[in-house]
Amino acid sequence: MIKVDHLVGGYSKTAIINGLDLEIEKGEFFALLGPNGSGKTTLFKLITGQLPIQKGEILLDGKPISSLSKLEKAKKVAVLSQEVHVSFDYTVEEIISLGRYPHQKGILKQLSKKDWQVMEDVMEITNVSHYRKTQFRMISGGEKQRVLLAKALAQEPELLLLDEPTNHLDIKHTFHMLDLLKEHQHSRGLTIFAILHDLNVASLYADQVALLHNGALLDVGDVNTLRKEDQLEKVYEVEINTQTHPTVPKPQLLMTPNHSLTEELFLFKDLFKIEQNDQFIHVHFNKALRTISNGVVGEGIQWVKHFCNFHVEKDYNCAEPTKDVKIRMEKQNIPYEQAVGMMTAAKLKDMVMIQKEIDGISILVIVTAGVGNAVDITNGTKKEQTSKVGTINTMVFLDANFSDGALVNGHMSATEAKVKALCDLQIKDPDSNTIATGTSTDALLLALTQKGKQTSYAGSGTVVGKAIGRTVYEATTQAIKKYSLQGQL
Ligand SMILES: Nc1ncnc2c1ncn2[C@@H]1O[C@H](COP(=O)(O)OP(=O)(O)OP(=O)(O)O)[C@@H](O)[C@H]1O
Repeated sequence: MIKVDHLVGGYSKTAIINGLDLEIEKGEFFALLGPNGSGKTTLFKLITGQLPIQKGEILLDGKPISSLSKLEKAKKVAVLSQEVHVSFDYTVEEIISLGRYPHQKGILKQLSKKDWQVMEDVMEITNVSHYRKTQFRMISGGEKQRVLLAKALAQEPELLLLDEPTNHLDIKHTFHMLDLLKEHQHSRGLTIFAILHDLNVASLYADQVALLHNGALLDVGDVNTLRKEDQLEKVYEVEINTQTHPTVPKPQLLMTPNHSLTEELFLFKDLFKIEQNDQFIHVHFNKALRTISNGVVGEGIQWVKHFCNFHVEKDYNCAEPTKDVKIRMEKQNIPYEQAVGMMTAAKLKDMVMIQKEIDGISILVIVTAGVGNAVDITNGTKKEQTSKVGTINTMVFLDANFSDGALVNGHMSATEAKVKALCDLQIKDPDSNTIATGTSTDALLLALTQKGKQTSYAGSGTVVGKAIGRTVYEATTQAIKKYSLQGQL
């Protein structure tokens, strides 16, 4: 649809864009990204014709854009730019009607039935109908933005050029506007070229992104281009981490502020308090720990301060465990949004806690064990059984700094140690009479202070992996023995 060929242009004799090549396919959502002053608006103005091309050319459907008449261009291209000059006396409806101008016929240029229909439609979808008779100057910045989008859509363009279209919009209207554009892209084959500042929004909506730096395109590609952290850090001069959106397969970027890079000094043993009674174990840290867990509350990778294990009766109905644990936390004034919560039918007085220093690493492990519901995971005959409570709950706290990969490694190391303990104690799956590998409802959390140098591995081949393995093995063994001593095995 658009081809930019060796484009040179800028202000007077200064070329801001210097020999830029770019191609945008029909029906594509193309996002132009780049830091302040990189030349995004300059490139935009060269495409819209607001700035003269010094060298090279811009082709629209194969024809030089500069050779098209104003009317020919207006039938194909609509522009939503930052600089809006609107006469103050126009109403919203009048502004939108200007979008129909390229389609009006005759000298009198009156609005036809079709023009009114299109205007009604765009007012409806941009949600501006209710202030159609209001003067444009009387509405808010975000509302103005929506009215200008309505005007652009009223033009029924093939190509929409947008300079920071979501600038004045709140989150709801940002997503509403971009969803609307996406819908037009899909249903009408609209081609979209948008300057966007928010990299995360660009990732969610664009098909192609281009990174402009000092007037040159550093990279063009699909949104996975945003996974190149080094490139983004170089361009934006901010520490950036790429994560994946939890439900959409797109990258999302997290920026690290400078102030959080200074490390606090503290001793691991002074960081936490433990409350234990028949009803719950509550480990309360005074700083949040980077935690991986499968707790019924706080699952996944989180930063949390509260780690809880609640006692439930053997005949506990497991229909709504998350809700139940949250209620229990609320009763104890534990903020569930900063907590991991587990539950067990095992007696909490039989909890085993081991705190040690192994090869310079401080580790705290807390285990509660009940193995009446032991399962050999390799036994294929047993039916699915996730609703019984007979559980080994393991909490591992470490004064170390793990990458996300090391968190997964550490989780594996702790699991391997638990399985070894079950094996050495000859705990069997009653169904198959083979060695059990766990129970059907085991929970495990691994929580890190993130102090010191980051480590990327915590498997059985590492010092820290072995520290996890040995301590979890010892604690699990003791906890199962306590459980067995009560004749509960
Ligand atoms: N009217 C102008 N006359 C001369 N130089 C200009 C003019 N407008 C912008 N520039 C210069 O052109 C360069 C690129 O500016 P441009 O506005 O294209 O950047 P941008 O990427 O859109 O930045 P921002 O994200 O801040 O909007 C800057 O160095 C700027 O100082």
